[in-house]
Amino acid sequence: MTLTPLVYWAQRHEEIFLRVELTDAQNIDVHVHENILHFQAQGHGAKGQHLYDFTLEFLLPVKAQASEVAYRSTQRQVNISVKKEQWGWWERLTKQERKPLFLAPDFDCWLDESDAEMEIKEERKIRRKASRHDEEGSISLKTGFLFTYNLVQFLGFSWIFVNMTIRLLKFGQDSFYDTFHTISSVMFFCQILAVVEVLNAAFGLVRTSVTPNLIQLFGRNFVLFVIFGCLEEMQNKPVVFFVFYLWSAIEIFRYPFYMLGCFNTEWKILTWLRYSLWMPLYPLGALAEAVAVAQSIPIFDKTNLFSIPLPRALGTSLSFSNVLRVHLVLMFLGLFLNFRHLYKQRQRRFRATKRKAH
Ligand SMILES: CCCCCCCCCCCCC[C@@H](O)CC(=O)SCCNC(=O)CCNC(=O)[C@H](O)C(C)(C)COP(=O)(O)OP(=O)(O)OC[C@H]1O[C@@H](n2cnc3c(N)ncnc32)[C@H](O)[C@@H]1OP(=O)(O)O
Repeated sequence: MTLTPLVYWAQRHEEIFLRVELTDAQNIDVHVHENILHFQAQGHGAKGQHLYDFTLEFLLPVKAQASEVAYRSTQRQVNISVKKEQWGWWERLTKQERKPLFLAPDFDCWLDESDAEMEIKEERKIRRKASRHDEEGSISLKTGFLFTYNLVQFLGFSWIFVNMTIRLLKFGQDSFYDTFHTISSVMFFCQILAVVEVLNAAFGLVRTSVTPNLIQLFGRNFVLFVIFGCLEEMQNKPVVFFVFYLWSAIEIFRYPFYMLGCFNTEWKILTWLRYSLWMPLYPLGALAEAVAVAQSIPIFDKTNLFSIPLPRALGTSLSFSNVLRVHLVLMFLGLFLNFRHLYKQRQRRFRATKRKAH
């Protein structure tokens, strides 16, 4: 003979909880079939040690898969949870209107509908707070990273600019000839670090596109590493001074502008300088770079550095100066693309400032 255990129940919007009063329950079988829950277990209940069982036909559909019907046996009871098919509040547990005698509300776990809603709201609030916390964490990490990057670049380019200015005031034109030897190590450092700018754009850390940053990085580093870095004959030329001075002249304004931007702050004069100085400096810088490339062509021809050996039928070798001629053409294309990009950035920036002012 099987007996029926005492069963206590409670609900939430998405699930039903049942607590079966059986101590040391064993051989537990719980499953749902056609919306009816079947329970059977050996255990110690109100009528002593026996086989106990019960069935419950739910008021509304529940999820019947084993993964949706969970139970856990403790020394004192068996706890069952069943997922509702649809989110909502049931007016009672069973299909039959009359409550079975063995069933009672579980007041330890009981919530009425409004309490449950409050509980959900609280949970959502906690979850929102946690995700805001995570977001804030990643924002502050990003801000810290960008600020540090911009600070390092600002310090590097400021050192270059101030150093070159002092040397210019002190030695006049003579300072043109040893710019490379006094400045290049810091310039190498800053320009290698500038790879980060392309990565920032590629990973969406800043609101800009990759192409202008890539053009800028490639254009400068080609001149710095290939033309100046590889040809000793180029290192004493005054053009190095002009290239380095023009590059650093914009960066000492651009990086502090970004540093303030990291904290949503701006100084109007700095914003204006960042978005205006490029208009004379960019073409002048591109011109200085083009002069450096042009000056290096005869040197590459003479030294055959980086020339590519060809099969005898085609000639002796392909001089690197041909690559430089192509680069000169690309420079004008790059200059045009970046000039247009900077012009658009300027328009966008000043349009936004005007809108803020109204
Ligand atoms: C691919 C192969 C192509 C081959 C090409 C061959 C060669 C081409 C050569 C072309 C000639 C080059 C000449 C040049 O080298 C000469 C000189 O540089 S002379 C000196 C004058 N130069 C300049 O003025 C240019 C300076 N450089 C720049 O402005 C940038 O490098 C540039 C990519 C050109 C533009 O920058 P960006 O697209 O980032 O524009 P914004 O500054 O307006 O920034 C947009 C938003 O992103 C935020 N941002 C950007 N960077 C940072 C950062 N590091 N930290 C924090 N925030 C950042 C910025 O605040 C903006 O946000 P918001 O709109 O919210 O304000």
